[in-house]
Amino acid sequence: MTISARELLLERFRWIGGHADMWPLFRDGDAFKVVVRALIDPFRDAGVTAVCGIESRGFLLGGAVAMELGVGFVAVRKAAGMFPGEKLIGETEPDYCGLRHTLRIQRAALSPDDRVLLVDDWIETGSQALAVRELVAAAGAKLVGCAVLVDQMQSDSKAALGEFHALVTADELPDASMG
Ligand SMILES: O=P(O)(O)OC[C@H]1O[C@H](OP(=O)(O)OP(=O)(O)O)[C@H](O)[C@@H]1O
Repeated sequence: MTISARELLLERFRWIGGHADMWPLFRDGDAFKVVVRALIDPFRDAGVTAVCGIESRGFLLGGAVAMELGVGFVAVRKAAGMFPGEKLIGETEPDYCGLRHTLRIQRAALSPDDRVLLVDDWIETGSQALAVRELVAAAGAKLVGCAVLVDQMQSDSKAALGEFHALVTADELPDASMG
C-alpha cells in the first residue's frame, strides 16, 4: 500500500524540546520525494516559472520543488550582506516569534512575466510569506500560490497568497506538550 505525503508527515512529525522536528522526513529519500511531489500537485499545470523559498528551511524544500517542476529557484534571504548585486528588500510584520525580518531577493531573479510559487515548511502568522508577496510584486511578477507542509495561519490574509496548499494543518499534529 502506498503511503500518502499527509500520512507520512503525520507519522514522522515530532516535537523535540518544544521545537517542531521534520528533519527525519527529509533524511528519508523516498519520503522526501513523496512530500515534494505532493506539495507540487495543485500547481503542475499552473504555468509556474520560478519557485521562491525563504531562508533557511524554504531553501531545502523550494530547491527540491523547483527541480521537480523543472523551473528555477529564487532564494529569499534574511541574512544581511550575503547577496551580491542589486536587491529588492522588504520588511516583515512580526513573525511567530515576534521578530521582524528584512527579506531580500536579487533584483534580476524575477521579471514581469514570471509566475511564482512560494514554498515553505510551515506558515503561522504569514508575515514572511506576505513580505515575499510584496517582493514578487515589486519585481512586477505574479505570485501564483503558496505550498507548505504545515498550515497554522488563522489570518484572512491567506487569500492574498494566491492558491494556498498545505499538506496538514497544525491542529492535526501531535500536541506540542508531547515533545
Ligand atoms: O508565518 P510566519 O510567522 O512568518 O513564520 C513562518 C516562517 O518561519 C519559519 O522559518 P524560521 O524563521 O523559523 O527560519 P528557519 O527556516 O531558518 O528555521 C518557517 O520556515 C517560515 O519561513
